Amino acid sequence: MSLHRLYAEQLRCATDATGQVDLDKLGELVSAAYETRERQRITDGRAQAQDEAEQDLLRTREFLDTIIENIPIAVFAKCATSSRYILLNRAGEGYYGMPREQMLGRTPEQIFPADVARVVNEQDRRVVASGMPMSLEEHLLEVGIKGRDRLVNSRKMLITDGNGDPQYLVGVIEDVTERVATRQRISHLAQHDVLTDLPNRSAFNAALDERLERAEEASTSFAVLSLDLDRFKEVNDVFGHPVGDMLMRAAADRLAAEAEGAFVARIGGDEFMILMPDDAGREDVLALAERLVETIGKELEVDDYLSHVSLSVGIAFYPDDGVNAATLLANADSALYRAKREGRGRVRCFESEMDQELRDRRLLQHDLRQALEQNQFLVYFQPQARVDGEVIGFEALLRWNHPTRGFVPPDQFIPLAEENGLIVEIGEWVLREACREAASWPRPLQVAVNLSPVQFQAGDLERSVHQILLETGLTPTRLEVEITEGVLIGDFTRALNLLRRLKALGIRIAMDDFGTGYSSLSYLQSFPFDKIKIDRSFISNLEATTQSAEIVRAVLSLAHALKIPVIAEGVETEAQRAFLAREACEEMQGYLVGRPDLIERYLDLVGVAVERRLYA
Ligand SMILES: Nc1nc2c(ncn2[C@@H]2O[C@@H]3COP(=O)(O)O[C@H]4[C@@H](O)[C@H](n5cnc6c(=O)[nH]c(N)nc65)O[C@@H]4COP(=O)(O)O[C@H]3[C@H]2O)c(=O)[nH]1
Repeated sequence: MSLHRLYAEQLRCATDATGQVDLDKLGELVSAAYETRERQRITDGRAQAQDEAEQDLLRTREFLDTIIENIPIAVFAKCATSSRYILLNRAGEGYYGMPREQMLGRTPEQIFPADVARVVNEQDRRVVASGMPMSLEEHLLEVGIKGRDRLVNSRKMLITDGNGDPQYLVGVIEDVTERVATRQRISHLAQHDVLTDLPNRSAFNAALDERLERAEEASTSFAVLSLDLDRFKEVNDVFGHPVGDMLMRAAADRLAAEAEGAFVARIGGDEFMILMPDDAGREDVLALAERLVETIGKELEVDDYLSHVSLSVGIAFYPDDGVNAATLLANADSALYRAKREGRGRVRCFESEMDQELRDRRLLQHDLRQALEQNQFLVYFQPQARVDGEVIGFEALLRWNHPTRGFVPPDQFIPLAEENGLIVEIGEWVLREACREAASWPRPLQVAVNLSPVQFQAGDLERSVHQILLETGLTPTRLEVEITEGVLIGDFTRALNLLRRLKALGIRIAMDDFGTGYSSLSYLQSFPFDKIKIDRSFISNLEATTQSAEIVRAVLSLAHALKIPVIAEGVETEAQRAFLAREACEEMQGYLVGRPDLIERYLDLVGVAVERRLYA
């Protein structure tokens, strides 16, 4: 009703028959109208609030429904008394492998096979009776997608009403199959070598510790085998890493198959360890080691390549050769070192004298460190000549004159200096001495210096060679460096680049010990060598075997075809020289021309008048 109509009505009611307006009554009527209006306003407000609350509730329910529907964990609810399913979300349909219409309103017996229903009911009964939630971790889903084994974490709990009476059973099921698989994969990787899938060093150490503990308690004995694939690095280098990897896998498979029952681990590059079972006797261990050497010695066909590697084995026994892990491992390694030194492809058991040998080696290493500071090194020079006898240069050869040991052969101390890296400093010293000496000769003869593979890997060889040439004033073309294939094994590209840069300085590069290596031929292809040095083993056998003569002939004809001059090493007899001359070998070096000696012995050859040098 509009305001003025309401007021007209109130006025009419407050007016008596005489037309007199009762103002009090009119006031009451107006107040009453206001009160009514106010009440109406309050009632309207309440209804609106209720409306809004209902809307909110609806929105919240929709929100929760959406969340429950889309959550990637199966959620279900059932009536606590009848066990009938009353809710199942989308993930639940996936887990049970059936649409919710087939489950809602039904009991487990009506849905699942009898044995499964029995388990489910029993679980429900326990949760309802105890009122406690039930959690199961990483168990196989009792029901679910056929043919798929899924691991799940599940939890069921009871919801009661205001009086504490059971109302609903709510459950969640989370598929953890992938998570468990990932965890298992990570733990497998931490314990296994990626390439061969054999247990790794850390797994081996753990197994050894455990074995030691057991053996100590039960007073049993066992053996530890240390194995090394001989020449694997060369194969890797020549055929490339993919073939090397395949070869390593094939070798690991053979080892694991042959040593079945033992703990076989790959602990590094080409090293393996084997932990023998407790009951294996000494003879059994040795027999197995021999079988391992034999099986690895058989040719391996990898990706159409026939590869040949051999295996060396060192053995240490608990408790005779050590009662703790460190000693056992060190002694198995000493035995392996001996096996390798004796010619590879061998088996050696630890003997106490090896311990002594190891101590001697350490002592020699110690002395070697002082040798440079205490001026114990000397450079000897050995003449190199054309086959007609004309001397064209000298090879510088290092000598170590120890105050009490006397002259230590280079074959003994150079490998040690290579092992501890001292060869970088020593090699630089030899180079400086040789260049200084050669620069002082009146005749411009060449000087050849051996460079160790270690000098190529460590230090700045190019810079130090360059600096020594500047310092000594030797013309680079008079310097020849002799390298063995060891220089090219390992980081082939780096070594090759370094050789190219040295050659660019004007230095000549000779390939030493040709024919003894694994792949001398393939290296000839990769770098333009200035000279090939035929190993002295072929020369010394020239008269003894026809094979050596054939090999020398073959090397010479190959080198000639490639237009690379050849120097024969270790020429001791006139017959050897005559053979080389007939075969058109260009140069020779050996006792026939002259032994390695102090340069004073060869002053006439280098063009220094002996008197001048002696009395100047
Ligand atoms: N039986 C016999 N032997 C002969 C004859 N002519 C020379 N020899 C020996 O053959 C070796 C030649 O040196 P290499 O092949 O470079 O082999 C060298 C070389 O690999 C290494 N070496 C020597 N000096 C150095 C050096 O300064 N640096 C590096 N990295 N290695 C060196 O030690 C090895 C052995 O050196 P040496 O004992 O001086 O042994 C020398 C030399 O004395 C001969 O007619 N008959």
